[in-house]
Amino acid sequence: MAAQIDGVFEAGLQKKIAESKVLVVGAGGIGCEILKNLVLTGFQDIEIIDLDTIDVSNLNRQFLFHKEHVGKSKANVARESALAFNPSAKIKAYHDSITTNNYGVNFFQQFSIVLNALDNRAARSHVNRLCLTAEVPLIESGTAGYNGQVELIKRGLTSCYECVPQPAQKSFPGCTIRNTPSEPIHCIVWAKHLFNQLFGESNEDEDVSPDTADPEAGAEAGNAALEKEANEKGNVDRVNTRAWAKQCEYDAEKIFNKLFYDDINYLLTMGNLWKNRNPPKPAKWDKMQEGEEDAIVEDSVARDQKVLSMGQTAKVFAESLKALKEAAGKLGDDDHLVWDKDDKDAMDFVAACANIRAHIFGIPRKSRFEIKSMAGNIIPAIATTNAITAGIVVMRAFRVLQQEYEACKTVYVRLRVNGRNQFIVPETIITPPNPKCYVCAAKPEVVVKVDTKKLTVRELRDEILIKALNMVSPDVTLDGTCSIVISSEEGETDCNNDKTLEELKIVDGCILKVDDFLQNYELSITVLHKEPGREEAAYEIVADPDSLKPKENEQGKPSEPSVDDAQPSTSKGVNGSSKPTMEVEDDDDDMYIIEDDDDEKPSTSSAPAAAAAGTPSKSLEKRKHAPEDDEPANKKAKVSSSHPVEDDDDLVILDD
Ligand SMILES: Nc1ncnc2c1ncn2[C@@H]1O[C@H](COP(=O)(O)OP(=O)(O)OP(=O)(O)O)[C@@H](O)[C@H]1O
Ligand SMILES: [Zn+2]
Repeated sequence: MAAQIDGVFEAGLQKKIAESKVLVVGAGGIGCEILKNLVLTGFQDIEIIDLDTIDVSNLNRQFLFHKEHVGKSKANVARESALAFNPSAKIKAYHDSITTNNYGVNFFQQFSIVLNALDNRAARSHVNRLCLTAEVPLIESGTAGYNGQVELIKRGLTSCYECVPQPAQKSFPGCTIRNTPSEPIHCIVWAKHLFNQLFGESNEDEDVSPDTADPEAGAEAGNAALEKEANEKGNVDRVNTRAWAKQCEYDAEKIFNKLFYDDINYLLTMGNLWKNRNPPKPAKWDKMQEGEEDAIVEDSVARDQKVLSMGQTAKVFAESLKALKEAAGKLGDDDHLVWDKDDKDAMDFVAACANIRAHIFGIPRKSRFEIKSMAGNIIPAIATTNAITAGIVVMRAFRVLQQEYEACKTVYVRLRVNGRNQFIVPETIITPPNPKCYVCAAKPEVVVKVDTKKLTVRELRDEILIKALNMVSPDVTLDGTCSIVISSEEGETDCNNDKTLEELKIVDGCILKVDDFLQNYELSITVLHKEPGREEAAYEIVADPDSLKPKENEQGKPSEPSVDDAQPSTSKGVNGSSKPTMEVEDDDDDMYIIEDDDDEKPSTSSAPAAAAAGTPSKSLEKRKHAPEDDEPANKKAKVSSSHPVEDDDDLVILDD
């Protein structure tokens, strides 16, 4: 092994590598590469954890896995395969989630360094919080297609994974999804919700029926029929969708006509909605069959790429509905299906329903392949990017072991070389911690703007604390009282779940104290009452409460940082000068790195502005939909960086 051959590494490093203990979190695309690099460079004491089993689709890039391993634990197989490279290494594998209470601060404290190779924000945040508390350096990495990113997170020295609040993820207001879709993605989201209503975990926020509480529908929505049928949340109850579907034995014609004819006619009665929009055209099952000669294209690859005719789509709808009914029928009464883009029937169902709805609303229909990408937030994984990124991770680990933290600047792997001929681009400075960070600041706090009359305690826990703020098991008390709003002890506060915040006297200005014992994380939340408009998300999280305070003395302050006092490249003003807000809909998407489009710009290293243009702008956060490379620059969420890149080399040398 490299580290055992004298002269490959300097003596000090060679010893440190051999004596260190490393944790790798995730044994997927990057994790496999990291593990191989670790054993080949002589790391002797390694632990690796992954909750998943090997899927056929992993084999093209997760080279520690082979066909015969499909269905087996990723962590265990990665361990076995890596040991073949270096049988003398000690590798311990855990087939488990890092977010369980088996892996607390004590567990993390055993390691010299932790290397993240994850694919979701919740787990990344969790490891971030534990490494901060355990004071263990963390190397965070991620790739999205040809882009990659590696950064060191070290308490007190660098920004943490959450120092820059996640950019607003694309979330869609319920009334757009339920009443007035205008883009294919609205129909796809609706179809995924429909899958859950019929077969998955039911969630009242995913109602697919017309929303009669839509503020834009105004009084007109209150016509006699609607008033009778809408419950206080504005949902048209009729019978619970799943109960009704079961009653009619998932009859394709009945379900089709209810969703695509009756409900659409219902929407048409809300005349206000259609004053400035093209009204939808209800579709009837029997009309779908008429004049339809094309058979389903049998070859699944060709079928995937094609936009099917409406007749074909209706057939796919009926077939997938039948298959899902059978699959659900095999489960126990309390069990449910889980939507999975790789499940043929689930994907067929969502693609068919999305396209039927798109057709009704005059929205372009999409191929199954396109819908799968959008529904599964898929950015293709590129083995080479993973390999390069994992190489950088381990080179950074060397630096950390030698405590050369200044050399651990964040690094970006890019699709094309920039004006400086760099395709691996380091930042010029270590990004310092954000003193207002809602995780690593001395006293973490956020403001949550929400309709306290509507938001329930369950929604506070599931949507805001768990989904948006990435907690695992929060306890919540109302400050200044002894009242426990949410307890992490099972069942202890269930009686609060369906109460609104207001009912529990949590109103404008109240402060909630949140404690996630598992993460050793305490957060203070100031609640501000606000009634969101039609196009607004149900809640808004303001990560820098100071940004809400009136600015008394703006005069004399520089409005823009000059290049000299430049802030690190962030989307949210680390100095608190901007207003970081977050809206989160879906957390299970890949990391996405926002690039500036400097490739097209000429680079003149003498001009500071041009130098800045050569800097990769970053967002470590993940996005629901990555912009295409050829998407106009102004459509990309752009984040600009204002400190210049190192310009002393053409091809970047990471470690000198
Ligand atoms: N909480 C967690 N605990 C442990 N491992 C996790 C956790 N969350 C995600 N992972 C693992 O992180 C790895 C990320 O790897 P990668 O991004 O290559 O994903 P993948 O599932 O292997 O591939 P793809 O998502 O592209 O199909 C996965 O193997 C996943 O199981
Ligand atoms: Zn932080």
